[in-house]
Amino acid sequence: MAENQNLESLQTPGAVFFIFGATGDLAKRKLFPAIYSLYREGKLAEDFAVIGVARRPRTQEEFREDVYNSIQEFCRYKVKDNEEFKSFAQHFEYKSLDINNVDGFRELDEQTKVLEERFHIPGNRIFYLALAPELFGSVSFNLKKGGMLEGAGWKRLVIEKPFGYDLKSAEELNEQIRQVFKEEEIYRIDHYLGKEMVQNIEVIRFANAFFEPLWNNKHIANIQITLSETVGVEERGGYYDHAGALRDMGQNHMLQMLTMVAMEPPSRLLPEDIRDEKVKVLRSLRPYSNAEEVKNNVVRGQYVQGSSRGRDLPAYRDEDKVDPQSSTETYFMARVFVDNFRWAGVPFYIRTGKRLPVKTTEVVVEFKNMPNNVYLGQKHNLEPNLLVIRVNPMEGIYVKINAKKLGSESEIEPLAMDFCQSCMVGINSPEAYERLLHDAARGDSTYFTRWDEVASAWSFVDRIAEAWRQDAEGPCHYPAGSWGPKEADQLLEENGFHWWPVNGQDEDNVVWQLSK
Ligand SMILES: NC(=O)C1=CN([C@@H]2O[C@H](COP(=O)(O)OP(=O)(O)OC[C@H]3O[C@@H](n4cnc5c(N)ncnc54)[C@H](OP(=O)(O)O)[C@@H]3O)[C@@H](O)[C@H]2O)C=CC1
Ligand SMILES: O=C1O[C@H](COP(=O)(O)O)[C@@H](O)[C@H](O)[C@H]1O
Repeated sequence: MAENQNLESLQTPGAVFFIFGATGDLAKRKLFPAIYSLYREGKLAEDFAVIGVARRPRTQEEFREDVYNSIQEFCRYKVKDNEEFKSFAQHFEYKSLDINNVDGFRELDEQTKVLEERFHIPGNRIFYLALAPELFGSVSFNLKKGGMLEGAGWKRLVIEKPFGYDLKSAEELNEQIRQVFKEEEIYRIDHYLGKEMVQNIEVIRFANAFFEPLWNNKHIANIQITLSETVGVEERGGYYDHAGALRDMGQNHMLQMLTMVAMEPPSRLLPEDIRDEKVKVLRSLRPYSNAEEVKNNVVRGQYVQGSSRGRDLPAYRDEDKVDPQSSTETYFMARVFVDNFRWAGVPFYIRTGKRLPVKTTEVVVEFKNMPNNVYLGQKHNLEPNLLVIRVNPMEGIYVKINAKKLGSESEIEPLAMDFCQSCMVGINSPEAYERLLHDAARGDSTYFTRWDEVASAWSFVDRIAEAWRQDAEGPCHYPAGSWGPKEADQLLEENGFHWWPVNGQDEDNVVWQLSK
């Protein structure tokens, strides 16, 4: 716990950040901008250094220019003052190194010591692996062999997803890493956990007297979690065709969001207590016991040619680096049950897909209808109350209630009580990576996934993947730009429900217009 002493303090302790994969896409689009934002907000201690590591040659000047360009293109703060940027950039160095070359790590250690001395950094080191997972094991071993984990200060490993391809490969990967790092030194990124509104789910639930007492199967009819994307696979066809929506989004982001919605209140607001509650949810997921159950509760889809906003969109099979005969799913939807006291009988409908009509992440909590509402219910066919948590790109919460229509004697209409956070802070809301880097540097592992969470999520997902593997039918097809296979709607209809429109979907609906 000594490491976690300054969880509450805003500024990170002095440390060297190593970005392995410093010439890659993630570093450029997310990591350098996140470090700069922390710096601009005064959250980064003066005694910091960043060492970018990758194979291709780069002079220090070229590397600093890469960082500058990445900030100007992707950061929510732009460089306006060149002197200020110069003083920031002097903390950045580059090391050309092949992960498999242990001598390179010894040289890296020497370079690090010089920087630690120059900036008075007390030996704390964070190794961020923005690399293909196949390299995670080698990096860990070579960090140790190269002497980079010795000396004073803490050492932490931050790793990107995907964490394995299934439970077996994830276990192998974990074993390799654990030969070098202890569990509490490993920070497994799930960037959805760094999103403002995902973190807000806990607060909305546990800090409001009118939500928590209702947060159970007595009052909630169903919960819908949507992570829809308008993009296709872009340049990542090679990776995606191997992974698919179930592994790319389902195993991690979707199940993590479900745990945040469904977990019990932790006894203390400490990382381990929160993660204990989350893993209990994952263990309570009702497993699909055979292929038939998977078929009855899970839908997989793949987009075919379609259009959106007047633009023709190609079929998934025609995307770059995708097998023309591919049966990889680009859409995944499941009806999930959490078999515990609180949630018995409440369906959670979770869905994600590429090339859907809008980009949005939302949680919709549909409450049960008022019991015995003889007078109002019979006369008016009341709509259920909804609580909508908007995660991305709009951030905010929205409650739908029934109220008397203004000026009318007996008419009732649904009204929206809308808090639009992003309307207030606009684009200045901190990025997920910014928050997670800040947390990792302060030793706060709350919003990182612990190994038992990862393993439980894979156990659940593996059964689906296995059933699909044996199913010759393949995914249902849906036109790019549509809401996915109609089979997904049927799963809700079987229970007397329907998907509620997500933000941006139903422009004509009065309730949703109120929230614009
Ligand atoms: N990009 C994104 O938005 C997201 C990425 N991720 C994950 O993050 C990781 C990185 O992704 P991304 O940045 O897109 O990948 P890229 O392919 O863009 O970058 C990979 C990086 O790894 C370096 N590299 C590859 N092999 C070696 C080696 N043997 N030794 C040293 N460096 C090496 C490359 O540099 P060089 O060629 O110069 O050696 C490059 O800097 C992956 O695990 C990905 O799944 C997760 C979520 C989102
Ligand atoms: O991890 C991933 O997430 C992105 C979506 O992230 P978001 O923050 O833009 O919602 C997804 O496009 C990608 O396929 C996946 O690997």
